[in-house]
Amino acid sequence: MKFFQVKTVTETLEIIHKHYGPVRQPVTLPLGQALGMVLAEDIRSTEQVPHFARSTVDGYAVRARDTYGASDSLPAFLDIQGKVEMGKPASLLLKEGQAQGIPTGGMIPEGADSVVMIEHVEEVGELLNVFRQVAPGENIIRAGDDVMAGELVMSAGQRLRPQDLGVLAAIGKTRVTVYPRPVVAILSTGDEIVPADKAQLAPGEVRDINSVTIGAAARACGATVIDGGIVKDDYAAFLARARELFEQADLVILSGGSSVGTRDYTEQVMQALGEPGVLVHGVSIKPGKPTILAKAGEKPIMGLPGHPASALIIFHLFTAPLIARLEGLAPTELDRRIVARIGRNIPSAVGRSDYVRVKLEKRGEEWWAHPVFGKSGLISTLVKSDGMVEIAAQKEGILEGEFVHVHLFA
Ligand SMILES: Nc1nc2c(c(=O)[nH]1)N[C@H]1C(S)=C(S)[C@@H](COP(=O)(O)OP(=O)(O)OC[C@H]3O[C@@H](n4cnc5c(N)ncnc54)[C@H](O)[C@@H]3O)O[C@H]1N2
Ligand code: MOO
Repeated sequence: MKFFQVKTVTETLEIIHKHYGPVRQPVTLPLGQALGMVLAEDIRSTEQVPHFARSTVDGYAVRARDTYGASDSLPAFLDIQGKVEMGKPASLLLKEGQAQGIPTGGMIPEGADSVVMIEHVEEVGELLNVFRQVAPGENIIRAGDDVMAGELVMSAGQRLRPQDLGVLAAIGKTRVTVYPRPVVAILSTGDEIVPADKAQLAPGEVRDINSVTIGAAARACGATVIDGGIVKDDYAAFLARARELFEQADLVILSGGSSVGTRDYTEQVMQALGEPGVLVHGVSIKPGKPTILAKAGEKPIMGLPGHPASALIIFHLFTAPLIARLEGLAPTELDRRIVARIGRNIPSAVGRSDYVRVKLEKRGEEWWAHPVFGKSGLISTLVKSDGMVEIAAQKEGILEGEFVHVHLFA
């Protein structure tokens, strides 16, 4: 059965990084609308930040040399030459033996190379007694200390965080070119699946969990979501609905029917949407083996296993990085991980990556990860979990107390 030509987790992630990328043209937006989006341009500063040397304290701008040896018992004596005003250029040329009052953020007058704090001086009329020596550069931010003129501030493929917007504001770059947020459509399949709002279930019916969990997870990744509803296990109806969604969305996710049963049409539908078709069918992983990845033109299509916990685990492992690629994120380390110690022995089969749901507990300075066992058809196992731990394919299991990486759920 071709289903068993499975890929490893690493191979699957490599395929995601290599074969998928943004499918829509970048747009230019004001900074205020760009948080969380991914840059489509490299940004170089044309200016230096700050563009003038400024004081980091309230005090007196001085020449460091004039303060050398100053102490409580033997102060240095300097002539006070007025005060620098905030937001105004410092017009004075500070000469040997002089000091000028300066507020935090004030411009350092020419000739000065340091600032002595107000706590370390005493004003006596026009005379300043300095009780501490300062070193050149002390209590000063020099022009260009934050950003140099010509510096590459950010690169295409980086996601914009609040601090990134801040540096762009500082260099006067108030509009940025970013990739639009992807549109993700979700279609649930299965004769037994009914909308979640159906009050009375007939025997054999199952409320649709996956369009809710996967829709929410995609939204949490920043995508706009189209709820494609439910289709029956009927090839023609399934293909027609998948085509409609394919036209509207940047990524179509099909839930269920990904295994190898006679009514499992998902792979056929994905193949029929266009070339090059299916890239991966089956990953050596538990849960989630019947995962399918395809591409029609440049657009991705993904088949998630029907079991709700499997679907969501596969979403975190593969769909979230795929959405990140659609958003333009550079293929680097994409997931959020913390280190923890495992709470008990867990066996595992060699040759298959196992993903164990875990609940985290803080013991002193350490995180401990306690396995949450249960079949992948049980959504409640994920409700009780904070994340998942990978048992690498080459391992026979993990021993209590062993250090592991926990992939946190968003
Ligand atoms: N002979 C084999 N059978 C199965 C294998 C296998 O390797 N050989 N793999 C099993 C694994 S692992 C999984 S996971 C499932 C995946 O199957 P499908 O993707 O084809 O999913 P379905 O058969 O359509 O559904 C499985 C299960 O999940 C329920 N389901 C489906 N969609 C939803 C939804 N939207 N909301 C809630 N629940 C849903 C469905 O009712 C079934 O109970 O295949 C195994 N079989
Ligand atoms: O993927 Mo199945 O996901 O092991 O239940």
